[in-house]
Amino acid sequence: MTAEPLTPTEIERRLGDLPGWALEGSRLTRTFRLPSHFAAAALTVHIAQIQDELNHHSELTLGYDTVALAVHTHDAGGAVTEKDLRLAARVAAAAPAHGAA
Ligand SMILES: C[C@H](O)[C@H](O)[C@H]1CNC2=NC(N)=NC(=O)C2=N1
Repeated sequence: MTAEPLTPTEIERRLGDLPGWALEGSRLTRTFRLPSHFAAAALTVHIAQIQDELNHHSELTLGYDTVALAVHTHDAGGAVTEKDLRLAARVAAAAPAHGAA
């Protein structure tokens, strides 16, 4: 799949379908809050599984009861591409089952 940089306007439009996600610099970011540290750790493992499946990987940070992601596409010079939005959508769909808000 080609990874074309998306324009900031297009990214902001698409973020309308991804509540809580933001464009910070040239990365899509999101921080989830979880009911416990163990729930947060479980979410990171679930995200790792999704990332391997998509062959697209965020910077993924486990806190005490938080999980933070920042993602961009190295193959597109560090821009945000369709691959990042696809990963964000998969993570957004998986997170609620872990109690994420
Ligand atoms: C060879 C392989 O496709 C790559 O290195 C993948 C793996 N995961 C990746 N993850 C992210 N975030 N950006 C990439 O460009 C990328 N490239």
